[in-house]
Amino acid sequence: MRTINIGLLGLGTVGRGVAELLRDNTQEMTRRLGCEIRISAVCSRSQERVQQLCPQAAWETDPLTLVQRDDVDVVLELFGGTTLAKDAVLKAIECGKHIVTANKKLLAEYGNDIFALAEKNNVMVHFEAAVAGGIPVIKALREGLAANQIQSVAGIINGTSNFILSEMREKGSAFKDVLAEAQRLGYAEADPTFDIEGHDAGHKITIMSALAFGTPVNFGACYLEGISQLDSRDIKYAEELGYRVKLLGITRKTEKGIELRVHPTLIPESRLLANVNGVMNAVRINANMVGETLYYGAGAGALPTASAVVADLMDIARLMNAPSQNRVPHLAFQPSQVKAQNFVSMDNISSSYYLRVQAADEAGVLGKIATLLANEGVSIEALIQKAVLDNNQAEIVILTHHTIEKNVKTAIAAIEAQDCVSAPVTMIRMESLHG
Ligand SMILES: NC(=O)C1=CN([C@@H]2O[C@H](COP(=O)(O)OP(=O)(O)OC[C@H]3O[C@@H](n4cnc5c(N)ncnc54)[C@H](OP(=O)(O)O)[C@@H]3O)[C@@H](O)[C@H]2O)C=CC1
Ligand SMILES: N[C@@H](CCO)C(=O)O
Repeated sequence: MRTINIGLLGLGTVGRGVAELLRDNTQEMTRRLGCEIRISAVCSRSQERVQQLCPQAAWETDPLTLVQRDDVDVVLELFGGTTLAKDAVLKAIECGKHIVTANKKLLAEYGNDIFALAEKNNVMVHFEAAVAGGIPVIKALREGLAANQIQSVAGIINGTSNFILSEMREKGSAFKDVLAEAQRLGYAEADPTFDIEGHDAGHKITIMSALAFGTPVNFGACYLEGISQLDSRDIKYAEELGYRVKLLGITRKTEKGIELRVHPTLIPESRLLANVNGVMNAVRINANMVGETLYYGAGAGALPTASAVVADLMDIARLMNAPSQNRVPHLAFQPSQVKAQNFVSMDNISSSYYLRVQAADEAGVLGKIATLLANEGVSIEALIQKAVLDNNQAEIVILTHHTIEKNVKTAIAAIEAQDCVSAPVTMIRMESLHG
């Protein structure tokens, strides 16, 4: 039976998951594949870990040596980061080795160079695990929905942030305690700032945007806002109004161009995405023929991620000897058809908004705020006055109808300039998830 030899870079959370999966599922996989996948060499700082998890594999300390080994057909990059990982991936491609990676940062920032080099060297780069952990959403975008024009993709695509938001809402836990638990469980990035400040979700939605709309990967065009500044009062008020706050990655094709953004978002509690909790991820894709489809599953963790990684290895094993024109293009569209398109600036996106204003609890204040919003054409859908704070202060929570973001920002600046307003206005975008 044919054997596909894997060179594994990194034996951390995901690397360990892959080793365990291959140990436990080899028989079933071989029945599906008709050939065997085996790890022939591992680059890790710990020889002991290699001996324990991959006893049959050779131990390498230099990734660039590993990728050049004759007994490595496919390089599995699970280092993370963009320094050594990038050098090793580019070197491997130059050596004609196929690549599987879970590294969304690497692809969001250097994907165009990596895919171009891969085309030139006739090798495949697979990256299912880079987006939404164990959910096969890359396969859905590249293959399952290939007959459609994609209109929008919106998803909960950072397990760590969703875990934090869920635990804060359900158990009232403190942000930093839940983050520590996410790190202990192996969900968080090596630098968890990437999770909580929206970068990781930005990397993932950038990759999906390119696949959906046939553009080069353009992380620089992605607006990023994480959950670290979220106030638990807003989570509570949103809930009272029938909404949940989720960190969403959104990309949408509009007449003005492509929207590409990550930010906390109010979602009506009746929508499926609003009920995705813990480390679970979900991606909603709207496409012109099939309509709405939703993909749900574990977004992080050793074994769910290993499931996606090994499925990629199996795909490569099947296609290794296929002529390159029979392979699915890296960015879903033929390389010559990948075209840059205009991205919409945040000032020009259209959304509805949650606003919280802290102001003096006096006659006429509500009217003044409503007038300042109306001056910018911002129409109010709902308005409630919340608990009176100390010093004769009140909190006014406003939901707006759809409007252009720059109008809301201008109105907010005018509101904050009023003497009766005593703190910066909180603004959270809302999504009905209908289009
Ligand atoms: N964790 C998850 O749930 C998911 C992670 N990913 C992605 O998968 C990749 C790996 O993540 P994860 O497994 O969590 O990360 P870890 O930090 O747990 O693992 C990375 C491993 O790479 C090793 N490594 C890094 N540099 C070197 C080097 N120079 N030589 C030898 N070994 C090295 C580290 O070794 P050492 O232990 O000695 O530092 C570590 O064991 C990342 O790109 C991440 O974004 C994707 C989806 C889910
Ligand atoms: N840190 C990432 C891992 C999965 O990509 C997350 O929490 O979603």
